[in-house]
Amino acid sequence: MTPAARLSAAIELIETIDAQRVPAAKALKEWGTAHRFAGSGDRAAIAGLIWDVLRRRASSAWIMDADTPRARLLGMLKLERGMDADAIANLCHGERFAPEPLSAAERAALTSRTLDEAPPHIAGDYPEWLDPHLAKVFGDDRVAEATAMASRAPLDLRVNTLKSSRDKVLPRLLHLGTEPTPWSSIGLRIELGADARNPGIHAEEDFIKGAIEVQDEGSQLAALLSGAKPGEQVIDLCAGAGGKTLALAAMMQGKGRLIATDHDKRQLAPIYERLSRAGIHNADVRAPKGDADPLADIRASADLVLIDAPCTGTGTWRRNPDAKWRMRPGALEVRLKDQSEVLDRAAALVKPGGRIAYVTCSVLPAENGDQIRGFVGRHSEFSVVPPEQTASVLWDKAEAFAAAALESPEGWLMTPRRTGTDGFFVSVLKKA
Ligand SMILES: C[S@@+](CC[C@H](N)C(=O)[O-])C[C@H]1O[C@@H](n2cnc3c(N)ncnc32)[C@H](O)[C@@H]1O
Repeated sequence: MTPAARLSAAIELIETIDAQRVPAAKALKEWGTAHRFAGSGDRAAIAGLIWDVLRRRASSAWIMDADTPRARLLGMLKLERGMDADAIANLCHGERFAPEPLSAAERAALTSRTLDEAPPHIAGDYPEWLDPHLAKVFGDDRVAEATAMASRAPLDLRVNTLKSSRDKVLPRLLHLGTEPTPWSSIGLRIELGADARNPGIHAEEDFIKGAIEVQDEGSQLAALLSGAKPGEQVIDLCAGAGGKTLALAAMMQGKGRLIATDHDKRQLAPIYERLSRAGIHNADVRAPKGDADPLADIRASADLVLIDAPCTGTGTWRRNPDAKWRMRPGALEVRLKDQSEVLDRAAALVKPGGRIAYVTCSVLPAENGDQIRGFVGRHSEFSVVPPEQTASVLWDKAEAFAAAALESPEGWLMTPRRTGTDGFFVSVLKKA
């Protein structure tokens, strides 16, 4: 397919997504099945266009002064891809599957309209109801923060130190354009272009042998900031597919006891194979069975309980721009209730002198600092460990990290704009 024909296909797909209200990923899959002539390069490029339109959905419509699939695509080409009206007109020539030529109004909009007068939720591309939440955490920076949260994310890897080291793995992955991540000493990063195909990391020998895992650097840092140590008893209370469990196990160097559980046993399904591939032998996965508490035998004995809390995932919008527009206030309310329940549950598992590391991949204060203040109000035996103390685990990067991340009395907030990671909040609490 020509680049122009890909644009036409993208417009058609956005019409389908709008009309049928289906998730973009599903629409893309169905389009691929129905258009077998399209090669993998075409499919990747069209998917890139769809995701970029979703990233800049509100601002693209604003800049074009029209909210149609075609307008959003044209606006995105200007805002996200940096193309000017002439470059866009060269693709929209109306011949052989190309989109129709630009109208005078479209050319005028592409040439002269800006986001200067747009309200923050339009310029920053987020649902309007979230504006007070983002204003509370970012103030006047919310458009810049949200714009970074709308940008494309790299693919980050964590080197499994139980099996290898970054120095050994990096040269073997140079063909993918791999570089070290800025903060995590065990992180690797692959920048992905707009038309990028999946780099096929799962087929790399290092992945197959368990030397690397896919994990955003923010998630790696969240695990590191928990301060898990060899020999400790550590509980990963919301282990899900095990991303944090694997990182904790490597920090513990195979020594001590690591218990992974989740209230939904289906979420735990991938963890068994991941633990085995990573060569982890000190982890005990406890899937819930009926109403029985899988941690019934544990009373105030854990050195560390990590809560990778169920949250709205606003910090991961750059990886899933579709989810951002589907988010509703009711979903936030449900998450807030889950978070305070899981925090209360953790309180009883920690031994005196032990700690809770509370992590979300959200930037909303209601899920972060507000939750921590509520928890400390209910459990006076817990106090927040000063964030600068927790950052000391980053050694020579601690000072720069402290300057980059957003610090509050309750913990650290990482954001795409500040730390180049997904948005992550981390608070460490110590029990008296
Ligand atoms: C952010 S995800 C976990 C991701 C995982 N830790 C990782 O790094 O791959 C949150 C998890 O919390 C679980 N969860 C939700 N409510 C819970 C509760 N009350 N107790 C324990 N787990 C809960 C969900 O099933 C989900 O798997």
